[in-house]
Amino acid sequence: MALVNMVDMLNKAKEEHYAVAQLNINNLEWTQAVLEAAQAENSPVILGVSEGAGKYMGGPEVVVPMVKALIENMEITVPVAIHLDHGSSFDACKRAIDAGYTSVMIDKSHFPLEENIEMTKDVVEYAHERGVSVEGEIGTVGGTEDGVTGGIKYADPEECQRLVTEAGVDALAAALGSVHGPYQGEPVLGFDEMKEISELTGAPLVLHGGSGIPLEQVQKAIDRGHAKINVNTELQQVWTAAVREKLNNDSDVYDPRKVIGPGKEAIVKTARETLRNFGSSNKA
Ligand SMILES: O=C(O)C[C@@H](O)[C@H](O)C(=O)COP(=O)(O)O
Ligand SMILES: [Zn+2]
Repeated sequence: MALVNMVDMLNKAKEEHYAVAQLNINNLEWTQAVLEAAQAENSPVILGVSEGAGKYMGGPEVVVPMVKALIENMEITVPVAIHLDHGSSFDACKRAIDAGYTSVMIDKSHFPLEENIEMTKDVVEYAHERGVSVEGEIGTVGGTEDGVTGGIKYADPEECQRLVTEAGVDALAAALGSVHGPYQGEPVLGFDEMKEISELTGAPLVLHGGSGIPLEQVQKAIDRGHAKINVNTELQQVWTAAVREKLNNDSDVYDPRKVIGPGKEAIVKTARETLRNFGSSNKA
């Protein structure tokens, strides 16, 4: 199947009360693993690419043909979107869109609202003319994203409504207590605010910091309007644990394919569990 944007995926998910997983990719094998998991679960999937990960893979101009060729050679038939995660500028979004990403996030959440709306609107205009979907953000997700660390700031419902109506985003990341990276103790999420923001804006909500949230809380977040949940850390953790175990247990191994092979298998297993937990299996 050809690449798609997030609009139909997220609207269907919201209507049918499940979430599409954004699983972040870091290299070729990671991408193969995520695509294999989505196909095996017959689930739509969003390949999240941060600016840092995109640069690591050689730039958006490398990422897009790699994904397209894998979709063809692996005979992937489920809907797949390539999404720029936490795009920091119009230029970064434009470069991703021009290279063929089907979706972008413009993250100007740390700017005053008026500036966030203006800058997000510019990206929406450019993206929508090209059939690309856009995610915006209000509030601050705690922890570290692409190397930058900050504290939690809850999204204000009125600000969320203004970003959706005035900038015209297709999906809204409203920060409500989630954290990038591992949680210290149980997550404390603003479930009442989620419901309020979902009803006020009508937009599919996006939950950043999806790693380590207990299943019961994931389901409550989906019930309260989340149609997309981002997961990165959990996949990195299982990949690293599997590769470390391989190296610890096999001192003779030197073929890189054998060194990192168990990492790929671990991603497939965890990604499949994640898709099942989010309720998107058999929703392709
Ligand atoms: O860490 C990144 O570069 C991507 C994340 O910001 C992603 O958007 C996300 O929210 C995943 O959170 P995590 O599962 O806590 O890593
Ligand atoms: Zn994020």
